[in-house]
Amino acid sequence: MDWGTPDPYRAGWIHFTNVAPILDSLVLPPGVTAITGVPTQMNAALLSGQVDIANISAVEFIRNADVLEALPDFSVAVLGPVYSVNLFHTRPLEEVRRVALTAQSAMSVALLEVLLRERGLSPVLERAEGEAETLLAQGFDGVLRIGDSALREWYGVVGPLTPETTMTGLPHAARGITVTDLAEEWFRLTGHPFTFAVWAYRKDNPPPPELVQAMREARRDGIGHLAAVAQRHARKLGLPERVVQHYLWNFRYHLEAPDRLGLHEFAAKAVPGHAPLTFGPRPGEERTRSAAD
Ligand SMILES: C=C(O[C@@H]1C=C(C(=O)O)C=C[C@H]1O)C(=O)O
Repeated sequence: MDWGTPDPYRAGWIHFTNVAPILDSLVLPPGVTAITGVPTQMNAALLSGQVDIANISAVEFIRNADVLEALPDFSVAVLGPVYSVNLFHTRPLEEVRRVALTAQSAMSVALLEVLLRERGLSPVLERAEGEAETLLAQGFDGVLRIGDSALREWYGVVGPLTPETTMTGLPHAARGITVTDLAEEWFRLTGHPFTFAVWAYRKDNPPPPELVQAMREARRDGIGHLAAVAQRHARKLGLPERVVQHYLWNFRYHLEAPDRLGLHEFAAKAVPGHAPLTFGPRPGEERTRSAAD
C-alpha cells in the first residue's frame, strides 16, 4: 500500500448546459477527480459511494436527508419558467391519460407527481425514451423531458425567435403541441422558486474547502462571462445565442433564502416525514479539513 498518496475526493457532475456557468471553468484542485453523467446516474453514484459529491436531483437529497448534507450556497433553481423541464402534450392537461417519463430524471418526475396531485389528475406514467414528438405520434398524449434535449425540443415547438419576439413573449403551443413548463406551474402554485439540484455529499465526508473555493471562483467567472458561455453552448446545442443566454441568466445558482423556501415547500409536499435538511458551513466558516486529510 502507498501510504503517501491519499484517496482522491471524487466528484460526479451532471453536466447539462444549465450548470455550464459553474462547471465550464472549474479547475479541480489536486486530489480531486470528476466523472459526468445524467441526473439519475449521479444520484445513484453518490448514494452508492462511487462519488463523494454530486450536483444531484434535489428530491434525492430530500429523500436521503438523514445521510446527506448540501453545500449552503449552490443550487440550480429558477423563479418561474425553466424552459428545460417540459411536459409536451397534445390534449389539455386535464385530459392527458398516458405520459412518457424519462429515466434520466428523478426531480422532474417527483415535481410532475406533485403538480398532478394538486390538480386531482392521475394519468398513467410510463418510462419511455425518445424525442417528444415521436412519442406523441406513438400514442402517448404527454411526454416529460428534461435538460438540453428538452430545451431544444421546446424551441423546436415554440420557435423560431425573431428579433421582435422575446423569450417571455413566446407562445407555449404550436402545431397541436402544448409545452407545460413544470417550474412555471410550480411558481403559479406556490409563488416560490423551484430548486432542481443541490450539491450534496455524505455528512461524514464533506468536500475539501479547496474544491468549494474553486467552485465559487468558477461560478463567479462563468456568471461574469455569461455571453461567452452562452455563445459556446448555443453552437453545441444548435440554438440561437439569445435563447441560450436567456436560458442561463434565468437560473439562480446560489441557494438563497427564496430557493431554500421553495426546496422546503417541495420537500413537505413530495416527501412528507423526511429528515431535516442540513447544509454545510457558509462561505468563510469552512471546517479545517484539507484535500490531503
Ligand atoms: C433544470 C434542470 O435541472 C436538472 C434536473 C434534474 C432532474 O430532473 O433530476 C437534476 C439536476 C438538475 O440540474 C434541467 O436539466 O433541465
